[in-house]
Amino acid sequence: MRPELVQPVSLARAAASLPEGSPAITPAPGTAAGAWDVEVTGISINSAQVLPGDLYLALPGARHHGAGFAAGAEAAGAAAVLTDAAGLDQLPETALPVFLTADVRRLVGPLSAAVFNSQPQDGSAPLLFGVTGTNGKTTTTYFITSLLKALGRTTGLIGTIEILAGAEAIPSVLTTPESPQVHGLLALMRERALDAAAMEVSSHAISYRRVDGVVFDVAGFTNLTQDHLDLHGSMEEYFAAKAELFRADRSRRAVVTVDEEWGRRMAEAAGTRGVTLSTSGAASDADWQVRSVQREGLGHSFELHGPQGTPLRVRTGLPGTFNVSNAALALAMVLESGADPAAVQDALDRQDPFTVEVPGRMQLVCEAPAAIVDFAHNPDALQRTLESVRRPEGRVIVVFGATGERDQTKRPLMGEIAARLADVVIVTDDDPHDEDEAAIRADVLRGARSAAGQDGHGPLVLEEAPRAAAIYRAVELAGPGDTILVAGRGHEVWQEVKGVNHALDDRVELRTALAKAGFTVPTYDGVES
Ligand SMILES: CC(=O)N[C@H]1[C@@H](OP(=O)(O)OP(=O)(O)OC[C@H]2O[C@@H](n3ccc(=O)[nH]c3=O)[C@H](O)[C@@H]2O)O[C@H](CO)[C@@H](O)[C@@H]1O[C@H](C)C(=O)N[C@@H](C)C(=O)N[C@H](CCC(=O)O)C(=O)O
Ligand SMILES: Nc1ncnc2c1ncn2[C@@H]1O[C@H](COP(=O)(O)OP(=O)(O)OP(=O)(O)O)[C@@H](O)[C@H]1O
Repeated sequence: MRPELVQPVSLARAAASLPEGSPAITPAPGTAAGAWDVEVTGISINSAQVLPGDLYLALPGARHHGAGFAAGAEAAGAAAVLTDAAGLDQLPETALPVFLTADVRRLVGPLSAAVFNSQPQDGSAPLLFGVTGTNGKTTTTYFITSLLKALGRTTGLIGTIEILAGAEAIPSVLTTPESPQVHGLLALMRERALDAAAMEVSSHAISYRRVDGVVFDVAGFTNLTQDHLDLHGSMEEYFAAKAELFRADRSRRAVVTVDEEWGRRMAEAAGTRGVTLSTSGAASDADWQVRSVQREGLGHSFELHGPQGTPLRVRTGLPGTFNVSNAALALAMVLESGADPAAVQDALDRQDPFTVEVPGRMQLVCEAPAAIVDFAHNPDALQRTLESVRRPEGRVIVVFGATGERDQTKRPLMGEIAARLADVVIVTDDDPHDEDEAAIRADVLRGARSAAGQDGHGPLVLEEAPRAAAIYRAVELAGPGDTILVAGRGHEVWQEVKGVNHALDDRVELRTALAKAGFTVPTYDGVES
């Protein structure tokens, strides 16, 4: 998505606005100095997404060098190319002006900010909230926008499920889009005069510099647990990537959840003005404290104590105590942005902003049996979700798998957690990508069977594929007092197997299986089928 009012900018002007210390840009041999006057109206790092007038930034990648796609960019109407020395070697003959720099990726964000004029300092940019952490980013951003709407503000959203620029919804491909899209969206939201926007910031985004040149008014940290070690190599590196968001030049204020050690370290590492949030009573010196948590229906009620004086009384409608943490973080971030506590309390009382449905996050598909679709796809999320769905009576049946070509070390861990916390474990497929499905299942089953065998009378551990069959199997085994948790894919509607996308929506499969088995299933509109 791009801003609608395109203002051409000369490359010379865009280059002059780069922050101090940025790598220099020079015309490539054969490009005349007069080419600095070329006017660009957009930025693209992907030849397939180039629009006429774009500056095409040809980046080195893990598989290709973008310079190899410059002919496509030229055919699509690119105005100029910026690449590095390695790119110049691969660049096909071109009539476009070509510029060189030592590190193209470092310039994507700042050039996008300059060309799209995404966050001018004249007060017209929406207030920007950024949320990072292993789990809870999507839910917290939904909670932030829901609360802001209850306060009468217009909002935008950038995240895993969808992108909202006001009323318009755009399907999302990445959790955090590429830098030109991020800046383009922020500019569009500014043009539409939105009051505020909430954005998920993945660690991939920080490592790949997708949020360079973005300034967050309030950045929030949820938690850090094992995931993405395929990219970061170690938890220390993963932590270091997340910590970048809390640099003073990126975020004006921070709210850091300090329930665990990584959070406490994050609060210490944060270079920006920060406050801390304790949601579990673990840190009694935190600035914001969650107290008096009570189960209320499917959700919870709690109090948020903080520097504002009178504690806020809060309700969450989504199951899971972790949603208390997400709601508390959303609240503290909105209050730290300057919202009036009395108006916030009034919005909480009148509108119940934390009962908003977050697609595929603890989404209740049926009440008897309790059938829930959730996005837990790493060990911590699976553990917390399984702990949350346990009731005094009834068995817990869990269906899940693991993604191919991603962090393999988490597979047996997830198997082990499921075997410890569920009564029936059905191991199936997630997105295998190019990996062998049976081998992925075997990694998960190894963990599940070793934990199940430990005390001799562990859970029933089953292997069932494809995924729809596993969901049917769970329903077959369930009684009305049981709980079925289908974890790992949440809102996703495609399963990628060896480069081919197959339609698959866990919520639809689960509803269909339950209805066929004779259970009463409300449809999405609340009508019973
Ligand atoms: C692992 C990873 O993140 N890879 C990112 C990386 O890709 P790469 O180095 O392999 O790039 P490449 O394919 O070699 O291509 C090199 C360059 O040529 C360009 N190109 C390539 C092909 C073409 O036809 N035309 C073209 O211009 C590419 O845009 C790229 O700039 O650099 C590319 C842009 O420069 C990113 O688009 C790409 O993200 C891909 C799309 C991706 O799937 N990333 C996922 C893992 C991701 O970022 N996920 C996180 C959330 C994770 C989570 O929490 O679960 C997210 O924020 O979504
Ligand atoms: N605060 C939390 N702590 C631990 N687990 C959580 C928390 N919030 C949500 N979860 C679990 O993690 C899953 C993903 O939640 P959510 O989508 O909000 O996080 P995310 O950080 O956006 O994840 P992703 O980047 O993978 O989309 C949920 O479905 C739930 O199982």
